[in-house]
Amino acid sequence: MAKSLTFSADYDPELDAVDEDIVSAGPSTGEMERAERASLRRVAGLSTELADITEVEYRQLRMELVVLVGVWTDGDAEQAEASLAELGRLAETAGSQVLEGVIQRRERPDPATYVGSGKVRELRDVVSATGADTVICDGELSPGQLRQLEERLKVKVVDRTALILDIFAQHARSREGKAQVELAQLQYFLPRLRGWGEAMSRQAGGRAGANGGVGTRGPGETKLEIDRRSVHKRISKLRKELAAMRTVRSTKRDRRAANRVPSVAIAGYTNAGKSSLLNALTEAGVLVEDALFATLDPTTRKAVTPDGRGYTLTDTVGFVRHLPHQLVEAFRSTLEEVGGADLLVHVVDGSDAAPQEQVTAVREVIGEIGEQHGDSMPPELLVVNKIDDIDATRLAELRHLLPEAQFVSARSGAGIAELREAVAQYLPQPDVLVDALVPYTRGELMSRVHAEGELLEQEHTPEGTRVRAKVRSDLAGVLSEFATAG
Ligand SMILES: Nc1nc2c(ncn2[C@@H]2O[C@H](COP(=O)(O)OP(=O)(O)OP(=O)(O)O)[C@@H](O)[C@H]2O)c(=O)[nH]1
Ligand SMILES: [Mg+2]
Repeated sequence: MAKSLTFSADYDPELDAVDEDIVSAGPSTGEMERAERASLRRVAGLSTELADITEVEYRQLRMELVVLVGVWTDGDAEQAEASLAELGRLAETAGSQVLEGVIQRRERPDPATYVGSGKVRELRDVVSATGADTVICDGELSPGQLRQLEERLKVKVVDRTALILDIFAQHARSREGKAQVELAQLQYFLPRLRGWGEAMSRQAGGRAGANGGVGTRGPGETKLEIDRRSVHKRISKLRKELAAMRTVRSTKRDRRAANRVPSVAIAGYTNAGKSSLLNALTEAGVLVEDALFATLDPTTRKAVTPDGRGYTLTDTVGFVRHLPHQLVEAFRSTLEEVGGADLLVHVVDGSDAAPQEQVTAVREVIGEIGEQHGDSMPPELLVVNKIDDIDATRLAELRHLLPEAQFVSARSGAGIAELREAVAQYLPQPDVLVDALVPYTRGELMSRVHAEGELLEQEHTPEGTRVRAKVRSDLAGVLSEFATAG
């Protein structure tokens, strides 16, 4: 204050700048107040929870009438149609009703409007004819493309990334899962953040924008900065929380590793039957649904090999072509389950038209995690599921295409016994022969021998349990204290 008084008589560029700001921000005090009230209300909502922003932009996808549009740049028409069909399934999973799907053949998406400008007009006709309220594009669009398309089509435009984020938001159950999805949504949302004034003028069909001018734009932009800052703050808070949760998760995994309970991770394309397979192998009762991304939180269950050794089996989130990179990043800790496992069971839907493409898409994501993960990834056991749903010719074809795979049906149980054997082959074998007299006070050691080792002989004596078994070296070390001569 003292400073501004002292210098007020002289020229001060800083003060000049302040003056100019005030002038340009408020042509009329009434306008200012109204905009300020609006912006204040919104900030209040923001400070408690960002739900209002994410709700506006993402969560309203549900129960909408949508038209799908894809730009087909390479590959054949069949692949382009399959990709659009998958987009349709994703849209339905998100709760939308698909009215129509259109594809344009183009060298590359139009930088301004995704589809070519001629097509935008056609698309506009399709939208009015069907009465759709949303258009979903089969790709990730730039903020500019989304805005331009929206302006021309006069309906909401959503891209594949936002759609997948929306599904994840609807399905995440655990605290960690929810935090990961929110982080991914905010990262996606940040560069697409628009001013409140602009959003209002959009809603008013351009009328407010036309006469709003400087008065609405100024405060709108201030609001935009506040929004940005809040989003940044929320992002760093989520990052911290997730880092803490990740530590807990890795501690748990370390504990499992210390106990040397072998672990198997089930990964694969969404809807391939991962949860069904987990159920078939363990009778776990995990949610199975004919919907994409039914499982978002990893579920771990105990399983046993045919020769009685225990291991853990973890169901993971499904993969999809063009998994938004924000999600690959955000779901790293979940996907790390895969990196830490002794074996990766990679499930493929054998009834899919092109299972090899699913295999490639999944391996791409796994490769990405592997790079980040640093150390070596576990071996992969490929499993083709749903063989009850294909005919003998197709089965023979697939056996030829994927000779390394196990062929099963989680539904009918075909091939499950063989799969159990195959999994057991990959798990560390108990190979140290021990003879020990375990006191009755150390019952937990006997439980471990039963669970992890291969029991050869057991006899209850007054001093304790005499046991002869094959175990892995870590347990043999613990048992050496009670070793008997032979
Ligand atoms: N015909 C047939 N259908 C199967 C088989 N296994 C699973 N399904 C069906 O496939 C659909 C998806 O099964 P899930 O086990 O939920 O698949 P998932 O891979 O866990 O899916 P997400 O968690 O959504 O990624 C369900 O409708 C199952 O009933 C099978 O062996 N044969
Ligand atoms: Mg599942």
